[in-house]
Amino acid sequence: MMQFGVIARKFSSSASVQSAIKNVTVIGGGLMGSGIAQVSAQAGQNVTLVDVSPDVLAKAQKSIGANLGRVAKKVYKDKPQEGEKFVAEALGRIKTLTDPVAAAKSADLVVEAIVENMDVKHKLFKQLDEAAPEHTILASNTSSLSINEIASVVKRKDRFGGLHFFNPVPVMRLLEVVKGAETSEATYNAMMAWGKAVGKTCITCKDTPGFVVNRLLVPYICEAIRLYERGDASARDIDIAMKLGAGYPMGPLELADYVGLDTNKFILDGWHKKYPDQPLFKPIPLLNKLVAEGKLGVKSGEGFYKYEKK
Ligand SMILES: C[C@H](O)CC(=O)SCCNC(=O)CCNC(=O)[C@H](O)C(C)(C)COP(=O)(O)OP(=O)(O)OC[C@H]1O[C@@H](n2cnc3c(N)ncnc32)[C@H](O)[C@@H]1OP(=O)(O)O
Ligand SMILES: NC(=O)c1ccc[n+]([C@@H]2O[C@H](COP(=O)([O-])OP(=O)(O)OC[C@H]3O[C@@H](n4cnc5c(N)ncnc54)[C@H](O)[C@@H]3O)[C@@H](O)[C@H]2O)c1
Repeated sequence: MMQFGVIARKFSSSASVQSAIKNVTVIGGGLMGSGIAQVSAQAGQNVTLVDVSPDVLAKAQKSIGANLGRVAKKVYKDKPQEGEKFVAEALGRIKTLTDPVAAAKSADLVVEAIVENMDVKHKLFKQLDEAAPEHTILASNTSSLSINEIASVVKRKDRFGGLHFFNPVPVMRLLEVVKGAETSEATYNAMMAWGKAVGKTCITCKDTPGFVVNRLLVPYICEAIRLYERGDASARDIDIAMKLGAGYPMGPLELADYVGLDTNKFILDGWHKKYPDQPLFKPIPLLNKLVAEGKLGVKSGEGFYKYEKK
Protein backbone atom coordinates (compact mmCIF):
# COMPACT_ATOMS: atom_id res chain seq x y z
CA MET A 1 0.00 0.00 0.00
CA MET A 2 2.78 2.45 0.86
CA GLN A 3 4.01 2.39 -2.71
CA PHE A 4 0.86 4.30 -3.63
CA GLY A 5 1.92 7.24 -1.49
CA VAL A 6 4.86 7.94 -3.77
CA ILE A 7 2.66 8.52 -6.78
CA ALA A 8 -0.41 9.74 -4.97
CA ARG A 9 -0.03 13.23 -6.37
CA LYS A 10 -0.23 11.90 -9.88
CA PHE A 11 -2.78 9.14 -9.55
CA SER A 12 -4.97 10.31 -6.69
CA SER A 13 -4.57 7.05 -4.84
CA SER A 14 -2.97 7.82 -1.48
CA ALA A 15 -4.05 5.35 1.15
CA SER A 16 -1.86 6.97 3.79
CA VAL A 17 -4.35 9.61 4.93
CA GLN A 18 -6.94 8.28 7.38
CA SER A 19 -10.65 8.88 7.08
CA ALA A 20 -13.43 7.61 9.36
CA ILE A 21 -15.44 6.97 6.21
CA LYS A 22 -14.89 3.42 4.98
CA ASN A 23 -18.07 2.62 3.05
CA VAL A 24 -18.94 4.91 0.19
CA THR A 25 -21.91 4.67 -2.12
CA VAL A 26 -21.56 6.43 -5.46
CA ILE A 27 -24.79 7.09 -7.32
CA GLY A 28 -24.46 7.47 -11.09
CA GLY A 29 -22.08 5.19 -12.96
CA GLY A 30 -21.31 7.58 -15.84
CA LEU A 31 -18.21 9.62 -16.55
CA MET A 32 -17.82 11.03 -13.04
CA GLY A 33 -19.37 8.30 -10.89
CA SER A 34 -17.12 5.61 -12.36
CA GLY A 35 -14.04 7.76 -11.67
CA ILE A 36 -15.13 8.52 -8.10
CA ALA A 37 -15.74 4.80 -7.53
CA GLN A 38 -12.27 4.03 -8.94
CA VAL A 39 -10.31 6.44 -6.74
CA SER A 40 -12.30 5.38 -3.67
CA ALA A 41 -11.60 1.69 -4.29
CA GLN A 42 -7.92 2.44 -5.00
CA ALA A 43 -7.75 4.10 -1.58
CA GLY A 44 -9.12 0.98 0.12
CA GLN A 45 -12.75 2.05 0.52
CA ASN A 46 -15.66 -0.38 0.17
CA VAL A 47 -17.59 1.03 -2.76
CA THR A 48 -21.15 0.48 -3.94
CA LEU A 49 -21.69 1.94 -7.39
CA VAL A 50 -25.31 2.55 -8.37
CA ASP A 51 -26.90 3.34 -11.70
CA VAL A 52 -30.43 2.95 -13.05
CA SER A 53 -28.92 1.22 -16.06
CA PRO A 54 -27.25 -2.21 -15.73
CA ASP A 55 -25.54 -1.53 -19.07
CA VAL A 56 -23.92 1.62 -17.64
CA LEU A 57 -22.74 -0.38 -14.64
CA ALA A 58 -21.19 -3.03 -16.88
CA LYS A 59 -19.47 -0.33 -18.93
CA ALA A 60 -18.26 1.40 -15.75
CA GLN A 61 -16.72 -1.80 -14.41
CA LYS A 62 -14.93 -2.33 -17.71
CA SER A 63 -13.53 1.20 -17.85
CA ILE A 64 -12.51 1.14 -14.17
CA GLY A 65 -10.68 -2.14 -14.80
CA ALA A 66 -8.87 -0.62 -17.80
CA ASN A 67 -7.95 2.55 -15.90
CA LEU A 68 -6.72 0.59 -12.89
CA GLY A 69 -4.62 -1.37 -15.36
CA ARG A 70 -3.00 1.91 -16.53
CA VAL A 71 -2.18 2.75 -12.93
CA ALA A 72 -0.84 -0.74 -12.21
CA LYS A 73 1.40 -0.67 -15.28
CA LYS A 74 3.17 2.36 -13.88
CA VAL A 75 3.21 1.56 -10.16
CA TYR A 76 4.13 -2.10 -10.57
CA LYS A 77 6.24 -1.65 -13.70
CA ASP A 78 8.59 -4.52 -12.88
CA LYS A 79 6.12 -6.57 -10.84
CA PRO A 80 3.24 -7.48 -13.15
CA GLN A 81 1.81 -10.06 -10.74
CA GLU A 82 1.52 -7.46 -7.99
CA GLY A 83 -0.08 -5.16 -10.54
CA GLU A 84 -2.68 -7.78 -11.36
CA LYS A 85 -3.33 -8.28 -7.64
CA PHE A 86 -3.76 -4.52 -7.17
CA VAL A 87 -6.32 -4.35 -9.98
CA ALA A 88 -8.21 -7.43 -8.78
CA GLU A 89 -8.32 -6.17 -5.17
CA ALA A 90 -9.51 -2.69 -6.12
CA LEU A 91 -12.15 -4.11 -8.48
CA GLY A 92 -13.17 -6.55 -5.74
CA ARG A 93 -13.97 -3.61 -3.46
CA ILE A 94 -16.57 -2.28 -5.91
CA LYS A 95 -20.00 -3.83 -5.96
CA THR A 96 -22.76 -2.61 -8.25
CA LEU A 97 -26.48 -2.14 -7.64
CA THR A 98 -29.41 -0.57 -9.45
CA ASP A 99 -31.30 0.34 -6.26
CA PRO A 100 -30.06 3.53 -4.50
CA VAL A 101 -32.18 2.83 -1.41
CA ALA A 102 -30.54 -0.55 -0.79
CA ALA A 103 -27.12 0.97 -1.48
CA ALA A 104 -27.60 3.82 1.01
CA LYS A 105 -28.27 1.47 3.92
CA SER A 106 -24.62 0.52 4.44
CA ALA A 107 -23.02 3.85 3.52
CA ASP A 108 -20.95 6.22 5.67
CA LEU A 109 -20.92 8.61 2.73
CA VAL A 110 -23.08 8.85 -0.39
CA VAL A 111 -21.67 10.79 -3.34
CA GLU A 112 -24.29 11.60 -5.95
CA ALA A 113 -23.12 11.94 -9.57
CA ILE A 114 -26.32 11.65 -11.60
CA VAL A 115 -27.73 13.97 -14.25
CA GLU A 116 -27.40 17.74 -13.61
CA ASN A 117 -31.10 18.33 -12.97
CA MET A 118 -32.51 19.70 -9.72
CA ASP A 119 -35.81 17.77 -9.80
CA VAL A 120 -34.09 14.45 -10.47
CA LYS A 121 -31.51 15.13 -7.73
CA HIS A 122 -34.30 16.12 -5.28
CA LYS A 123 -36.19 12.90 -5.92
CA LEU A 124 -33.05 10.86 -5.30
CA PHE A 125 -31.93 12.71 -2.16
CA LYS A 126 -35.38 12.42 -0.55
CA GLN A 127 -35.11 8.64 -0.92
CA LEU A 128 -31.52 8.57 0.30
CA ASP A 129 -32.30 10.71 3.35
CA GLU A 130 -35.01 8.30 4.42
CA ALA A 131 -32.97 5.16 3.76
CA ALA A 132 -29.50 6.05 5.01
CA PRO A 133 -28.35 5.52 8.61
CA GLU A 134 -28.30 8.49 10.95
CA HIS A 135 -24.52 9.10 10.65
CA THR A 136 -24.38 8.99 6.84
CA ILE A 137 -23.15 12.10 5.04
CA LEU A 138 -24.90 12.92 1.77
CA ALA A 139 -22.93 14.83 -0.86
CA SER A 140 -23.46 16.02 -4.42
CA ASN A 141 -20.88 16.21 -7.20
CA THR A 142 -23.00 18.86 -8.95
CA SER A 143 -21.13 21.09 -11.38
CA SER A 144 -23.30 24.14 -11.05
CA LEU A 145 -26.41 23.68 -8.92
CA SER A 146 -26.76 25.20 -5.48
CA ILE A 147 -25.85 22.82 -2.65
CA ASN A 148 -28.37 24.58 -0.37
CA GLU A 149 -31.11 24.12 -2.93
CA ILE A 150 -30.29 20.43 -3.40
CA ALA A 151 -30.19 20.00 0.41
CA SER A 152 -33.59 21.69 0.83
CA VAL A 153 -35.39 18.33 0.54
CA VAL A 154 -33.40 16.47 3.20
CA LYS A 155 -33.80 16.55 6.96
CA ARG A 156 -30.08 16.05 7.65
CA LYS A 157 -28.96 19.46 6.34
CA ASP A 158 -26.03 19.44 8.76
CA ARG A 159 -24.79 16.22 7.16
CA PHE A 160 -24.97 17.46 3.57
CA GLY A 161 -22.33 19.12 1.38
CA GLY A 162 -20.70 19.36 -2.01
CA LEU A 163 -17.85 17.15 -3.21
CA HIS A 164 -16.97 18.44 -6.67
CA PHE A 165 -14.51 16.25 -8.57
CA PHE A 166 -12.93 16.95 -11.95
CA ASN A 167 -12.86 14.93 -15.12
CA PRO A 168 -10.96 12.60 -15.51
CA VAL A 169 -11.32 11.88 -11.81
CA PRO A 170 -8.36 9.48 -11.47
CA VAL A 171 -6.00 12.07 -12.97
CA MET A 172 -7.29 15.49 -11.85
CA ARG A 173 -5.91 16.25 -8.42
CA LEU A 174 -8.43 18.80 -7.18
CA LEU A 175 -11.53 18.30 -5.05
CA GLU A 176 -13.74 21.28 -4.21
CA VAL A 177 -15.34 20.73 -0.81
CA VAL A 178 -18.44 22.88 -0.63
CA LYS A 179 -20.03 24.02 2.60
CA GLY A 180 -23.74 24.62 2.49
CA ALA A 181 -25.37 27.14 4.83
CA GLU A 182 -26.15 24.37 7.33
CA THR A 183 -23.23 21.99 6.77
CA SER A 184 -21.78 21.25 10.21
CA GLU A 185 -18.07 21.57 11.02
CA ALA A 186 -17.98 17.82 11.73
CA THR A 187 -19.37 17.07 8.26
CA TYR A 188 -17.00 19.52 6.61
CA ASN A 189 -14.01 18.01 8.44
CA ALA A 190 -15.10 14.48 7.53
CA MET A 191 -15.45 15.45 3.85
CA MET A 192 -12.02 17.11 3.82
CA ALA A 193 -10.42 14.05 5.48
CA TRP A 194 -12.13 11.70 3.03
CA GLY A 195 -11.03 13.82 0.04
CA LYS A 196 -7.43 13.66 1.23
CA ALA A 197 -7.75 9.91 1.88
CA VAL A 198 -8.76 9.34 -1.75
CA GLY A 199 -5.68 11.28 -2.83
CA LYS A 200 -7.08 14.69 -3.69
CA THR A 201 -5.91 18.19 -2.86
CA CYS A 202 -8.98 19.79 -1.30
CA ILE A 203 -10.00 23.41 -1.47
CA THR A 204 -12.96 24.91 0.34
CA CYS A 205 -15.61 26.97 -1.33
CA LYS A 206 -18.89 28.56 -0.36
CA ASP A 207 -22.09 27.54 -2.11
CA THR A 208 -21.61 30.00 -4.95
CA PRO A 209 -22.54 29.30 -8.64
CA GLY A 210 -19.88 27.09 -10.24
CA PHE A 211 -17.79 27.16 -7.07
CA VAL A 212 -14.26 28.23 -8.10
CA VAL A 213 -13.28 26.24 -11.17
CA ASN A 214 -16.54 26.21 -13.14
CA ARG A 215 -17.29 29.87 -12.45
CA LEU A 216 -14.10 30.61 -14.37
CA LEU A 217 -13.98 27.68 -16.79
CA VAL A 218 -17.57 27.52 -18.08
CA PRO A 219 -17.76 31.17 -19.28
CA TYR A 220 -14.38 30.60 -20.99
CA ILE A 221 -15.67 27.48 -22.80
CA CYS A 222 -18.89 29.33 -23.74
CA GLU A 223 -16.97 32.27 -25.16
CA ALA A 224 -14.97 29.81 -27.29
CA ILE A 225 -18.19 28.27 -28.62
CA ARG A 226 -19.52 31.75 -29.46
CA LEU A 227 -16.24 32.62 -31.22
CA TYR A 228 -16.59 29.47 -33.33
CA GLU A 229 -20.31 30.09 -33.93
CA ARG A 230 -19.55 33.56 -35.27
CA GLY A 231 -17.04 32.03 -37.69
CA ASP A 232 -14.13 33.98 -36.23
CA ALA A 233 -11.85 30.92 -36.30
CA SER A 234 -12.08 27.18 -36.95
CA ALA A 235 -12.59 24.77 -34.04
CA ARG A 236 -9.13 23.33 -34.60
CA ASP A 237 -7.50 26.79 -34.59
CA ILE A 238 -9.33 27.91 -31.44
CA ASP A 239 -8.09 24.79 -29.67
CA ILE A 240 -4.54 25.07 -30.98
CA ALA A 241 -4.50 28.75 -29.97
CA MET A 242 -5.39 28.06 -26.34
CA LYS A 243 -3.05 25.08 -26.05
CA LEU A 244 -0.03 26.78 -27.57
CA GLY A 245 -0.85 30.37 -26.64
CA ALA A 246 -2.13 29.89 -23.10
CA GLY A 247 -0.65 26.56 -22.07
CA TYR A 248 -3.90 24.65 -21.52
CA PRO A 249 -3.66 20.83 -21.88
CA MET A 250 -6.82 20.82 -24.02
CA GLY A 251 -8.41 23.53 -26.13
CA PRO A 252 -11.83 24.84 -24.98
CA LEU A 253 -13.86 23.02 -27.65
CA GLU A 254 -12.02 19.74 -27.02
CA LEU A 255 -12.69 20.28 -23.33
CA ALA A 256 -16.39 20.99 -23.98
CA ASP A 257 -16.61 17.67 -25.85
CA TYR A 258 -14.74 15.96 -23.04
CA VAL A 259 -16.97 17.33 -20.26
CA GLY A 260 -20.11 16.59 -22.33
CA LEU A 261 -22.08 19.17 -24.31
CA ASP A 262 -25.25 18.20 -22.43
CA THR A 263 -23.52 18.96 -19.11
CA ASN A 264 -22.27 22.29 -20.52
CA LYS A 265 -25.81 23.13 -21.62
CA PHE A 266 -27.37 22.12 -18.26
CA ILE A 267 -24.92 24.42 -16.50
CA LEU A 268 -25.49 27.38 -18.82
CA ASP A 269 -29.29 27.02 -18.88
CA GLY A 270 -29.43 26.81 -15.09
CA TRP A 271 -27.32 29.93 -14.63
CA HIS A 272 -29.20 31.84 -17.35
CA LYS A 273 -32.50 31.10 -15.62
CA LYS A 274 -31.10 32.42 -12.33
CA TYR A 275 -29.17 35.38 -13.76
CA PRO A 276 -30.97 36.37 -17.01
CA ASP A 277 -29.09 39.68 -17.35
CA GLN A 278 -25.58 38.16 -17.24
CA PRO A 279 -24.39 38.12 -20.91
CA LEU A 280 -21.84 35.36 -20.19
CA PHE A 281 -24.71 33.01 -19.31
CA LYS A 282 -26.88 33.67 -22.39
CA PRO A 283 -27.95 30.53 -24.33
CA ILE A 284 -25.81 29.56 -27.32
CA PRO A 285 -27.85 28.44 -30.37
CA LEU A 286 -25.02 26.22 -31.67
CA LEU A 287 -24.70 24.40 -28.33
CA ASN A 288 -28.47 23.86 -28.19
CA LYS A 289 -28.45 22.53 -31.77
CA LEU A 290 -25.64 20.03 -31.13
CA VAL A 291 -27.32 18.72 -27.98
CA ALA A 292 -30.72 18.46 -29.74
CA GLU A 293 -28.99 16.38 -32.42
CA GLY A 294 -27.58 14.05 -29.77
CA LYS A 295 -24.04 15.32 -30.40
CA LEU A 296 -22.90 15.32 -26.81
CA GLY A 297 -19.14 15.11 -27.34
CA VAL A 298 -16.79 12.20 -26.62
CA LYS A 299 -19.46 10.09 -24.88
CA SER A 300 -21.80 10.06 -27.90
CA GLY A 301 -19.08 9.86 -30.56
CA GLU A 302 -19.54 13.41 -31.88
CA GLY A 303 -19.57 16.99 -30.65
CA PHE A 304 -17.34 19.68 -32.10
CA TYR A 305 -15.20 16.75 -33.27
CA LYS A 306 -15.85 13.11 -34.16
CA TYR A 307 -14.66 10.29 -31.88
CA GLU A 308 -14.47 6.54 -32.06
CA LYS A 309 -17.39 5.18 -30.04
CA LYS A 310 -16.19 3.27 -26.94
C1 LIG B 1 -17.57 20.47 -15.63
C2 LIG B 1 -17.12 19.86 -14.33
O1 LIG B 1 -18.00 20.21 -13.28
C3 LIG B 1 -15.71 20.18 -13.89
C4 LIG B 1 -14.66 19.57 -14.77
O2 LIG B 1 -14.36 18.40 -14.67
S1 LIG B 1 -13.96 20.61 -15.84
C5 LIG B 1 -12.78 19.61 -16.68
C6 LIG B 1 -11.49 19.51 -15.94
N1 LIG B 1 -10.58 18.72 -16.72
C7 LIG B 1 -9.68 19.25 -17.55
O3 LIG B 1 -9.55 20.47 -17.66
C8 LIG B 1 -8.88 18.25 -18.33
C9 LIG B 1 -7.87 18.90 -19.21
N2 LIG B 1 -7.11 17.88 -19.91
C10 LIG B 1 -6.03 17.25 -19.35
O4 LIG B 1 -5.63 17.54 -18.24
C11 LIG B 1 -5.36 16.20 -20.18
O5 LIG B 1 -5.66 16.44 -21.54
C12 LIG B 1 -5.81 14.74 -19.80
C13 LIG B 1 -5.29 14.41 -18.39
C14 LIG B 1 -7.32 14.55 -19.84
C15 LIG B 1 -5.23 13.74 -20.80
O6 LIG B 1 -3.87 13.95 -20.89
P1 LIG B 1 -3.04 13.42 -22.16
O7 LIG B 1 -1.62 13.60 -21.83
O8 LIG B 1 -3.56 14.05 -23.40
O9 LIG B 1 -3.51 11.94 -22.30
P2 LIG B 1 -2.95 10.58 -21.74
O10 LIG B 1 -1.51 10.45 -22.17
O11 LIG B 1 -3.92 9.55 -22.19
O12 LIG B 1 -3.05 10.70 -20.16
C16 LIG B 1 -2.13 11.40 -19.34
C17 LIG B 1 -1.78 10.53 -18.17
O13 LIG B 1 -2.93 10.26 -17.36
C18 LIG B 1 -3.19 8.85 -17.30
N3 LIG B 1 -4.63 8.66 -17.36
C19 LIG B 1 -5.47 9.28 -18.22
N4 LIG B 1 -6.73 8.92 -17.92
C20 LIG B 1 -6.67 8.08 -16.86
C21 LIG B 1 -7.63 7.41 -16.08
N5 LIG B 1 -8.93 7.54 -16.33
N6 LIG B 1 -7.20 6.62 -15.05
C22 LIG B 1 -5.90 6.51 -14.76
N7 LIG B 1 -4.93 7.16 -15.46
C23 LIG B 1 -5.33 7.91 -16.49
C24 LIG B 1 -2.48 8.27 -18.48
O14 LIG B 1 -2.12 6.92 -18.28
C25 LIG B 1 -1.27 9.17 -18.62
O15 LIG B 1 -0.26 8.82 -17.70
P3 LIG B 1 1.31 9.07 -18.07
O16 LIG B 1 1.46 10.53 -18.39
O17 LIG B 1 2.05 8.66 -16.84
O18 LIG B 1 1.54 8.19 -19.26
N1 LIG C 1 -18.80 15.67 -16.95
C1 LIG C 1 -17.99 16.36 -16.18
O1 LIG C 1 -16.90 16.76 -16.61
C2 LIG C 1 -18.38 16.67 -14.76
C3 LIG C 1 -17.38 17.12 -13.87
C4 LIG C 1 -17.72 17.39 -12.53
C5 LIG C 1 -19.03 17.21 -12.10
N2 LIG C 1 -19.98 16.76 -12.99
C6 LIG C 1 -21.33 16.53 -12.47
O2 LIG C 1 -21.43 15.15 -12.12
C7 LIG C 1 -22.77 14.69 -12.37
C8 LIG C 1 -22.71 13.53 -13.35
O3 LIG C 1 -22.11 13.95 -14.56
P1 LIG C 1 -21.52 12.88 -15.61
O4 LIG C 1 -20.76 13.67 -16.61
O5 LIG C 1 -20.89 11.75 -14.90
O6 LIG C 1 -22.89 12.36 -16.30
P2 LIG C 1 -23.16 11.03 -17.10
O7 LIG C 1 -24.31 11.31 -18.00
O8 LIG C 1 -21.91 10.48 -17.68
O9 LIG C 1 -23.63 10.00 -15.95
C9 LIG C 1 -24.80 10.16 -15.20
C10 LIG C 1 -25.32 8.77 -14.84
O10 LIG C 1 -26.36 8.88 -13.87
C11 LIG C 1 -27.31 7.85 -14.12
N3 LIG C 1 -28.55 8.23 -13.46
C12 LIG C 1 -29.43 9.20 -13.83
N4 LIG C 1 -30.43 9.27 -12.91
C13 LIG C 1 -30.15 8.34 -11.95
C14 LIG C 1 -30.79 7.95 -10.74
N5 LIG C 1 -31.92 8.53 -10.33
N6 LIG C 1 -30.22 6.97 -10.00
C15 LIG C 1 -29.07 6.37 -10.40
N7 LIG C 1 -28.43 6.70 -11.55
C16 LIG C 1 -28.96 7.68 -12.30
C17 LIG C 1 -27.38 7.77 -15.64
O11 LIG C 1 -27.87 6.50 -16.05
C18 LIG C 1 -25.93 8.02 -16.05
O12 LIG C 1 -25.22 6.81 -16.22
C19 LIG C 1 -23.55 15.91 -12.86
O13 LIG C 1 -24.15 16.54 -11.76
C20 LIG C 1 -22.46 16.78 -13.46
O14 LIG C 1 -22.83 18.14 -13.48
C21 LIG C 1 -19.68 16.47 -14.30
